[in-house]
Amino acid sequence: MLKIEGLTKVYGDKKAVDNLDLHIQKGEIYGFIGHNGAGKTTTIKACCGILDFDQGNIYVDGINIKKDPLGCKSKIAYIPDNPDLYNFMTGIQYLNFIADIFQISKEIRKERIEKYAQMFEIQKDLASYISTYSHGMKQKLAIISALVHDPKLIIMDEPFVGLDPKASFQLKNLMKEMCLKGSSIFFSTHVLEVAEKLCDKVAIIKNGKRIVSGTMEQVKGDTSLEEVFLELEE
Ligand SMILES: Nc1ncnc2c1ncn2[C@@H]1O[C@H](COP(=O)(O)OP(=O)(O)OP(=O)(O)O)[C@@H](O)[C@H]1O
Repeated sequence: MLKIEGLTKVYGDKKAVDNLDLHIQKGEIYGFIGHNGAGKTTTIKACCGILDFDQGNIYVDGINIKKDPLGCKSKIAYIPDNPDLYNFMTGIQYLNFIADIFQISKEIRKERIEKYAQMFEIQKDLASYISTYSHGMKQKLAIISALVHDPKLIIMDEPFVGLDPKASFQLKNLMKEMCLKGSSIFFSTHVLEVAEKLCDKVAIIKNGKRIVSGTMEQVKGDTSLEEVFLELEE
């Protein structure tokens, strides 16, 4: 579903991502772990077609992101680490705007918006302007906007930051549900306990290079993901 081959991104004289290979299969929850500045956001933005890169190839469901960025974007939902949404819109206007872009029918969008707004307890806030939302409320709205078009691939940058415990719990369940239905999820996190419980596979990057990847069992063995991560960091 997502194939990253030899991805390299350079900022000035800094190699933020260095010859990175990753392969996320259909139905997998894939965790992306690394220290601050390791290159996670850079990789994620390149996969979503919002950041150009210097070398390598990225394929979404077999489509090359440089050759057909719109084709790739039609299959992706991206939830950034900082939900910078349109403050001049109300929540419901924003969701309808996203549903329009992805050409979701009125009936289907209504059903999905009601379901997820209820789940994340922001039904009443949808009539308010996004400028009045807290960080967590914006994060919830970004998640609902991602789910409204039933994407094949969800890419999330630190999705649990700012969510209250109930919303985190709902999101974890939704992630499992989406993957059971055949979608794939690629997400970065610093919350290693969550990654350990949730992910089928995990990759750890350090200074832009993949240092380990595989199934959660392969990577952590008999120890915890936290122990493996801290050992590799040293
Ligand atoms: N626009 C930019 N211009 C110059 N350097 C950048 C830019 N964006 C990122 N970098 C550098 O690239 C490297 C990777 O940054 P990136 O944001 O991908 O890391 P990250 O793993 O997402 O970090 P964090 O966990 O702190 O979010 C860092 O050294 C960062 O300083």
